[in-house]
Amino acid sequence: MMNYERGPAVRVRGLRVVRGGREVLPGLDLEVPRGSVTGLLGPSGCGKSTLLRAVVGVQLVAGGTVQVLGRPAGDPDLRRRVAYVTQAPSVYPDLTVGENLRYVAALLGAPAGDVERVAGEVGLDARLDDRVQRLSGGQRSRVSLAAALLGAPELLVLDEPTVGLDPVLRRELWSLFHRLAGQGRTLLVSSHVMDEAERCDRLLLMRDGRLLAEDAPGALRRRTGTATVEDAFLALLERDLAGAGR
Ligand SMILES: Nc1ncnc2c1ncn2[C@@H]1O[C@H](COP(=O)(O)OP(=O)(O)OP(=O)(O)O)[C@@H](O)[C@H]1O
Repeated sequence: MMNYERGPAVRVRGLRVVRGGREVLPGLDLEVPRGSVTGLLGPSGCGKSTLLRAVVGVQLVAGGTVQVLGRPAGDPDLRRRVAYVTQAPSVYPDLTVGENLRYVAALLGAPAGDVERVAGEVGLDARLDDRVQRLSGGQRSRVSLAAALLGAPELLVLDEPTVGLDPVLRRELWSLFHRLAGQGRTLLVSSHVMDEAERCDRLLLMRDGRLLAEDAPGALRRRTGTATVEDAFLALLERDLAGAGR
């Protein structure tokens, strides 16, 4: 197992994905370092979810390679090491929060006590006996996130995990992401929200299936002479459009 520990958590080379007859990712290269929070940002439809799906091994790819924790994406060895939370809450509405989490824990062979731990981490410890159908949208998405934390995966792939959450909860979740990264775990988090980008260790900025930048927020701001990541992103978009002669 030793050699699995070296290198980035995710290495993408020449990734090509075609969806609905359209080249959604024409040839992407990127890396996600271990033990960090990497934000994936870009306009709606630019290919963020498609990239995340390729990382967890559920996307049909037309070319290139995706290595995850030293293994090919989707490798059975990664089943317990990688967790994925999609935009749609993936929990049973007619079960309680506790029943949902115990069910996933049993599937993963997660240790006893893990259910209470993850419920506490997402601030749902008081709701363990509530049926999911009685929860708000934000609470439901936190149940999905709690399920992803079961068994302590090394890589968490989160597709817009803070949609529908109020600012206090969003801040709490970002603190949780950084605590997890501090434990050596890797988080790859997509977002639409630019103030969340400021909280990432590193950013992948995408446009039309291509990477515009791969850098720390501070470095991006300095490089573009802007005060916020949002302005940096807009500056990079303008340069890209000018460069493309459009
Ligand atoms: N099931 C599908 N079949 C065909 N094309 C698809 C399918 N899902 C997505 N696409 C197309 O692939 C492109 C990238 O979609 P993707 O969902 O990866 O974007 P995104 O950046 O995650 O968008 P958003 O931020 O709105 O979730 C879009 O042009 C979309 O229309």
